[in-house]
Amino acid sequence: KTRLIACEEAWSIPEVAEELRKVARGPSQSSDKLLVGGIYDADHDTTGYGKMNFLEGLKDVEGQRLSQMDEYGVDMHLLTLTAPGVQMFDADTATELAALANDRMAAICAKYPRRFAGLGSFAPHSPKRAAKEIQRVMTDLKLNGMVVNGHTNGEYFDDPKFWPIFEAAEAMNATIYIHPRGPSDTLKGPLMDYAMDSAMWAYGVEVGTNMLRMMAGGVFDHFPNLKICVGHMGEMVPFFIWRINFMNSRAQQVGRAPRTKRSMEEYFKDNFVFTTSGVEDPLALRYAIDRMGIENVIWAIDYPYQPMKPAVDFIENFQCTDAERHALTHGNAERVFHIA
Ligand SMILES: COc1cc(C(=O)O)cc(C(=O)O)c1
Ligand SMILES: [Mn+2]
Repeated sequence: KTRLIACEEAWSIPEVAEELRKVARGPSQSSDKLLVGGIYDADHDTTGYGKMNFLEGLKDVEGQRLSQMDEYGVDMHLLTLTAPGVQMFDADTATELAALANDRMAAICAKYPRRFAGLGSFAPHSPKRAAKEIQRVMTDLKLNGMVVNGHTNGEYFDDPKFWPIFEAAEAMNATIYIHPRGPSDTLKGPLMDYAMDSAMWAYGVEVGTNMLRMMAGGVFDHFPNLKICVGHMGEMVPFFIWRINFMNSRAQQVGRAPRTKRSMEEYFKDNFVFTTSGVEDPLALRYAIDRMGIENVIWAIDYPYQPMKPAVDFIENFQCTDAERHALTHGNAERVFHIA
């Protein structure tokens, strides 16, 4: 039996859940308020999220989660503080709660070193303190990388204000997982109907937009060794990479886009890896492997938002070589997230 390491596994703590409940009842106009209200303020739920009972699954580690992992043969969950993380809170509250969540996560990983690894959180709206937390997470807490959820207050990672974060992550050899959250105020417009505001569509648009801004904005010229992980089969980018590359190159030639040292395709191949979370489609996975390279593709469940068993069946039934299976199910994760 091959080792199964699932790499986008959501988790939360009561203090963050309580703070999100306050956001749900507060004045925020963020698109995330729908989901946050549904999950953390279920008695005012208009989304159905309350009925899906995600909050219990998020806070649980040693109960249902671990017993299902045992039942379905999942060796390890790489835990992430679930979206939108601490990014809807003011910078001070966000900095404090990220550190608290990181300490709690480290305790879980210390108690179950063969079953749980974890990605630390930080407050992007306090970049210098975020850089310090990245150092603490990677040296003192010995976690496996960092996670952040898309935009913060509508600002994207091509903005140099965030670059102390990338400097610290690159120096600490910490991969940053860019997880989705609802679209920023300027992006959300027509995305707010038909339940398109989150996992169905806007999440992919939100992360994809951030990724392209980073690549086209030259982030990886400044931080050539920075490694970014995204979920959901690469947030549509692998399927559009030819057109993205062609049109950005043309724009650079006519002076419409800034010149970059490498092409969009090279940045995506060299500086990104992506997981299969929430896309249990064998054709899409085969294309992604063949197009982007097997060393860049990592299996994930997206628990508790995706049920565990179908995600395990998906990867166990996927037609691939032994070498591909080794890479997909644990080899790539061990390399990218420093898992022993
Ligand atoms: C933070 O809340 C989430 C909700 C869902 C959903 O299935 O509705 C999916 C994800 C996800 O794809 O990570 C996250
Ligand atoms: Mn997820």
